Amino acid sequence: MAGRAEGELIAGFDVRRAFGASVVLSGVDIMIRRGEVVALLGGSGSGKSTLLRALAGLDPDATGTITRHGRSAVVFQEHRLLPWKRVAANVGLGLTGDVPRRVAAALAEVGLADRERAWPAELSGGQAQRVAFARALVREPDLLLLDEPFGALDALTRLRMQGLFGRLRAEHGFSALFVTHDVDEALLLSDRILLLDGGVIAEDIAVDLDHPRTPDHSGFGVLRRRLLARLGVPVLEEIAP
Ligand SMILES: Nc1ncnc2c1ncn2[C@@H]1O[C@H](COP(=O)(O)OP(=O)(O)OP(=O)(O)O)[C@@H](O)[C@H]1O
Repeated sequence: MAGRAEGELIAGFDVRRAFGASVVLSGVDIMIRRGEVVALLGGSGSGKSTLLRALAGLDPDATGTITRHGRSAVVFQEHRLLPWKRVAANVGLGLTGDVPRRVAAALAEVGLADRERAWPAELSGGQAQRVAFARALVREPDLLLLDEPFGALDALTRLRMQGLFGRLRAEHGFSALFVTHDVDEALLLSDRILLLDGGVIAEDIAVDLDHPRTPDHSGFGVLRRRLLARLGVPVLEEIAP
């Protein structure tokens, strides 16, 4: 398969999944190298969430092989915080060692140092998702698995969270596989875009654009048009009167 040849392999997946007679993933082969951020893009129902659940080890009925080196952590579209625990307790759940210090450091990193004692219900959607990121980061994962992590947020909060993701990535150097159906988000954040279609990885595209990226970045539009065409979405210039 295509992709970066160099770098330590952090995860390798070869996954199949069917629901009854309906085959959703028919042998999806993915390799992720240390420090690499990979976006998994695909139309609605193409199997993105099914694949991520399988990779996270949350789907006992998925078949195939999964090889992971080091720790992984998952961030979902919904924050999945326990409503009966305060923010700090949610972040520190199951941790050992110097838990208060680690929790405080993780919350500071996502800009919520002052909300340790808040209840999840007292947070905005964006803040709750920041806590979900802190809960993942505090485990110092080698691989972050993200299922549309910004999908439930309003457009402005989403932009801020994308910026935060870029900063955290630069600081921590984690590898990540994130599911999105937003072509621009995939182009802004990833090193490589995998396009899931028909139960297989139909495209594996390197995003060789400098950071920080913006949609008017040279090369961005070319890749954007290619991906939208591949997803069967007409680009705006083509549908404008
Ligand atoms: N538990 C299940 N039982 C039966 N079919 C399922 C189940 N989970 C998912 N599917 C089917 O598998 C296919 C892929 O679903 P999945 O949620 O992975 O798609 P997706 O690409 O994440 O879609 P979206 O972008 O809309 O969230 C869909 O046809 C869906 O109906």
